[in-house]
Amino acid sequence: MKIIKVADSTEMSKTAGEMIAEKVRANPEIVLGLATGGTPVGTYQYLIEDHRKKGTSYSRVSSVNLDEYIGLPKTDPNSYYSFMKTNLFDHLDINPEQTFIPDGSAADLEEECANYERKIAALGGVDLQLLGIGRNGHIAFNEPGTPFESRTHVISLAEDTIKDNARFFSSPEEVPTKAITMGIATILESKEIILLATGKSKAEALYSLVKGEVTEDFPASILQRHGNVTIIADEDALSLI
Ligand SMILES: N[C@@H]1[C@@H](O)[C@H](O)[C@@H](COP(=O)(O)O)O[C@@H]1O
Repeated sequence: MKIIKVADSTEMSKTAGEMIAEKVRANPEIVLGLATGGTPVGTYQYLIEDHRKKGTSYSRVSSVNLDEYIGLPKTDPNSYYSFMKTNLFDHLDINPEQTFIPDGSAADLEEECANYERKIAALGGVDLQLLGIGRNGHIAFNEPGTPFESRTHVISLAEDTIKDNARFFSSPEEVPTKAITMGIATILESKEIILLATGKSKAEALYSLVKGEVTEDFPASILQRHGNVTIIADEDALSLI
């Protein structure tokens, strides 16, 4: 794993944004795997600014998102569908029909999971996957205990995750308890992965990710077995390494 240590979240966003924009310019038909959460927001702002100033085009880019809450309509501001529109898609020239997010309102969720896998395969797989990390080691919404061979599936969110994500909602009771998430095997098939983290609250998670045992109890540890992972994190997040 390659580790890029930066001073703070501004520098992280610029470093990651530059890397992604460069890859989009080099391969205008790239398939991007995108993440939500607080961490990638600055990177998305960088991509928007770069699109405006340098004209990097997303007109032939496709994207697949990692996950979506179950039980929130798409129009809910906390759905990941709304998050992606507000924080990225509405500000780029990307074709909305080429942006894919699991449908957490699908009548048949199992079918939706299978469809999502088929979509990713039809796109030829993910070229570059952006990831954050949960304090408990989750990647996407793959909570501790999720099998490494899992593919897109429905998951019950861990208590810790509900608590951590409650800051985006008016109360913890409003946080959905279930989600659709790409599986760990799905994520590991991405050709390249960039993982972002900032702040002391992620320091233990980064330690386990880089130095810990590879175990399903800490899903992100499997990234040690992927051949092309770059971690971009600030000094606080890397303070235990
Ligand atoms: N499902 C998302 C993850 O994809 C994200 O990486 C993680 C960290 O979020 P944050 O960046 O807000 O710390 O939690 C969320 O629950």
